[in-house]
Amino acid sequence: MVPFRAENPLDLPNRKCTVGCPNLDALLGGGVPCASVTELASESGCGKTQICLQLLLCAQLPESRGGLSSASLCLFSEPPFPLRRLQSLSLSFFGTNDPLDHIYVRGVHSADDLLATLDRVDSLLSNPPSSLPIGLIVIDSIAALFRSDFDNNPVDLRRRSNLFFRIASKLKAQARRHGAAVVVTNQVVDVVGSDGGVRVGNYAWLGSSGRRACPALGLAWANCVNTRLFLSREEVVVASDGASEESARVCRTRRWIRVAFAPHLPDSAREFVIVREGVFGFLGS
Ligand SMILES: Nc1ncnc2c1ncn2[C@@H]1O[C@H](COP(=O)(O)OP(=O)(O)OP(=O)(O)O)[C@@H](O)[C@H]1O
Repeated sequence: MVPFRAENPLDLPNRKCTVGCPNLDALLGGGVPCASVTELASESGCGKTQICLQLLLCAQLPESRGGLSSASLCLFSEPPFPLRRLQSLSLSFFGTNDPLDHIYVRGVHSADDLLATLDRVDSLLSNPPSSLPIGLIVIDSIAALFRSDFDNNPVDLRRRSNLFFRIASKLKAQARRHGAAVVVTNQVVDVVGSDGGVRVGNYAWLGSSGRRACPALGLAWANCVNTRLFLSREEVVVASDGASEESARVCRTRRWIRVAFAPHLPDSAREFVIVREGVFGFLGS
C-alpha cells in the first residue's frame, strides 16, 4: 500500500494551464493548476468532456499564451472517445488537425485497469514518445469506473475507498514529480431529504436542472482531489406566446461553473456557453 503524505495547504501550485478562455481562466486564477488534481463534477450534458477536450488542446499552447508547451494524455472510461468533437475544436482553436499528434488517448474499463494503466503512465511521463513532455493527464470519467463493480456492503465499500486512495495517491505523485496538471471528471447523485448531504468544501449540495445534487463517490474521494469545480445547467424560457402555461415556449440552456472548493480560489462562479468553436465563460461581474 502506498503511504499517504499530509499536504501543506499553503504549498500552492502556481503554474497553470489555460482553459482556452480568458473569462474562465480568470475564475480559476489563471487556469488549471499543475502538480495538482482538479475535479470537474456535474450531471450528464453539462460540459465536462467538452472542457477536457479543450484543455487537451490548450496544453500544447506556448507558455506565452497560457499553455504548458506540452503533450497530453487522456484516459477515457466511456467509449467511444469523442474524436470528431476534438477535431472540430482543434480546427477552431488552431485551424488544423495537427495538434492531435500530441494527444495520447487510451480507454480504461475498470478501477483496477486504471491503476495498472497509471503504473505504465510513469514510464510514459519519464520518456514521452515525442519531443514534448506530457503536461496534462485527463481522466474522463472516474465515476463511471466505480459505478457498477461495487456493492453497498462494508467489504466492497472498504475495497472502493482503498482504490480511491491508491489511484489518487498515484495521480498526485505523478502530478508532483512531473509538474503535470491532472483533471478528472465525476458525476453527481441527487441529494434527498431536507437537511442535504455532508458538507464538503463550500457546499453540501448544489442545484442543477432544478434538482439538488452533490458529486458522486462520497467523502473518501472528495478528500482525494485538491480542487473541485461544479458544473450546472438550467433550462430557461426565452420566449413564450404567453397564452397559457402549456403554450409554445422556446427554451435555452444556461450553464454555470462554480468553485466548490480549492486551496487557492475563493468561492465564485461564472456562466458559460458551449458552442461549436469551444467553451467560453461570460465576463465576471
Ligand atoms: N460542437 C458543439 N456545439 C454546441 N454544443 C455542443 C457541442 N458539443 C457538445 N455540445 C453541448 O455540450 C453538451 C454535452 O457536453 P459534454 O458531453 O461535455 O457533457 P458531460 O458533462 O461530459 O456529459 P456526460 O457526463 O454525459 O459525459 C451537449 O449537451 C451539447 O449541448
